[in-house]
Amino acid sequence: MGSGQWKVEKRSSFRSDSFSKEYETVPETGCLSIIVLGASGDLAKKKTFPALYNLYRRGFLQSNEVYIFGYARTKISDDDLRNRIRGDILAKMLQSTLKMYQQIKYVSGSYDTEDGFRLLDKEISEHEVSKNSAEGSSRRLFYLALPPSVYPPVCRMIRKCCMNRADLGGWTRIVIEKPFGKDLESAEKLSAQIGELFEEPQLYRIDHYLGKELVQNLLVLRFANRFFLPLWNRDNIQIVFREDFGTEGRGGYFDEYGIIRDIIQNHLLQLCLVAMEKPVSLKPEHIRDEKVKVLQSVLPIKDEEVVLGQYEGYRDDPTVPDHSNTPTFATVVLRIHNERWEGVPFILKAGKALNSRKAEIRVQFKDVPGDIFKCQKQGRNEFVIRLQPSEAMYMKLTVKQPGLEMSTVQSELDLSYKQRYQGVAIPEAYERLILDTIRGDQQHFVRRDELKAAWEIFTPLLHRIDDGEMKPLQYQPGSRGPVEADELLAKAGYVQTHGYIWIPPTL
Ligand SMILES: NC(=O)C1=CN([C@@H]2O[C@H](COP(=O)(O)OP(=O)(O)OC[C@H]3O[C@@H](n4cnc5c(N)ncnc54)[C@H](OP(=O)(O)O)[C@@H]3O)[C@@H](O)[C@H]2O)C=CC1
Ligand SMILES: O=C1O[C@H](COP(=O)(O)O)[C@@H](O)[C@H](O)[C@H]1O
Repeated sequence: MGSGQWKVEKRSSFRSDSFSKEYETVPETGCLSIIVLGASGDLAKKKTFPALYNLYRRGFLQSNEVYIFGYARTKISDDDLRNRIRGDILAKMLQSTLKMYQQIKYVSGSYDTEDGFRLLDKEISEHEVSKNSAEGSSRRLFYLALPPSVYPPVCRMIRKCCMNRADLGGWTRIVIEKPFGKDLESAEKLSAQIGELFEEPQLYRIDHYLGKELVQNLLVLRFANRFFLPLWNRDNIQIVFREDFGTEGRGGYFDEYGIIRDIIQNHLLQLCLVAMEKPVSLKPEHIRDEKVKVLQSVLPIKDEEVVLGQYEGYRDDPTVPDHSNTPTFATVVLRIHNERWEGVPFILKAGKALNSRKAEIRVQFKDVPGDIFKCQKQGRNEFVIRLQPSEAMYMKLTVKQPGLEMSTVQSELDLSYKQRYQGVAIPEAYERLILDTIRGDQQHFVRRDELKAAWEIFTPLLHRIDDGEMKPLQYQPGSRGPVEADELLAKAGYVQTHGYIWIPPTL
């Protein structure tokens, strides 16, 4: 591929410093086609179309510029697709959204032959012509809401039949959903196949955790606040994902992947934003360089620092094999071999069918040396960043119990978003990430070398599980997971706080 061909992509990297003035002011105009491949599927219905709807409603997609195309094999009409989307999106449709529905077109075709993609290209071109868009100035965003097995043929077809000429400021971008492979080898193979067709600036590997409000806040929090700087190198860090429901009809998919591939290798590892060094600037490449560096510093995982679980009843799902060895729960301790993090355990924990739904980052500090208040029993200082539910950041600390006595109590400095930012609607992760794609900002997307580094960490462990060398322990649905996981946490130095009850702030 000639390097001069992607003029526009180069311009976007200049713009993609998210906080720069240029970014704010360079307009992205011109006809925009958003093509959702796999439009008949679950993700498209649950996430992609609602995100597009919200962007439209908030004015980020202009009716005079945007047209939305659905593509899949299922034979349905434009109206069928509109009704499917409408069913899920809001019964309370506003006048403005009706307009959006007129701008949705469905094309049916297969994923590996040219006919359907030629037809799709014809429809997109007709729309571009109707908008008087000069050839080469239009923008085409292909969103692959599809099983990864069809990414290579679909990318080949797009490359062959649906590319936009980029010589007048237009572009073609591809959004790919996880899972990006099943291990290092398959991920590298997939990357190579797609990499032959598209250059890295055209590829947006989406990990929706990177679109969550508090994940986006991590860099600001860490590098714009002086008082965190000296503290950010201890004492143990837990990154936790819990769901209070099981695989719910996705057992077939899940059993092929398991909790490490489904959640830990991607979503939780993205939170390496917590561990990376300060980037040179906010340019996406500078940030992604630092993420790669920290991932490459992770030492091989030791079997004794892993606890796997499978909830009782998981195998009752008819799509799950009777003797499945797939973990639905895992606690894994990562060790980062660099100056900042030597000796600090990073505990990644994820599980389905647990006692609550929560995702958070928890930094725990060791006991105060020479404590004159004898207050360790009340719990250690902790700084918690809660991604969901109810976004919040809070610091658990020891204070004097109000009153005449000199006694101590554990309390918190609390920044609960609902209370502090009343009336502010926090956008859905997918909305933000689709908008970033349109703007050409790759900061919150996974770069190819980052993906490789992530798979390098987990592949040996995954192969041992796949080969049956490591077995998940059974746990009760609705519990905390296997008790052995709590024992591992304790061994890693985490001290659980007992008796502390967080009281949600009221107005
Ligand atoms: N669903 C979710 O909550 C999430 C999904 N993802 C990822 O997003 C992508 C899409 O997920 P999801 O929508 O759930 O997937 P679906 O299983 O619903 O598949 C999407 C569409 O792809 C087509 N399809 C399904 N199976 C095959 C196949 N074997 N070969 C060719 N085409 C097929 C079907 O369309 P048709 O038959 O009409 O062509 C289907 O409607 C996946 O990569 C998934 O891992 C990521 C995060 C969450
Ligand atoms: O990617 C996935 O994420 C969801 C959890 O997403 P969240 O935004 O609701 O936290 C998880 O349920 C699913 O198994 C996984 O594939």
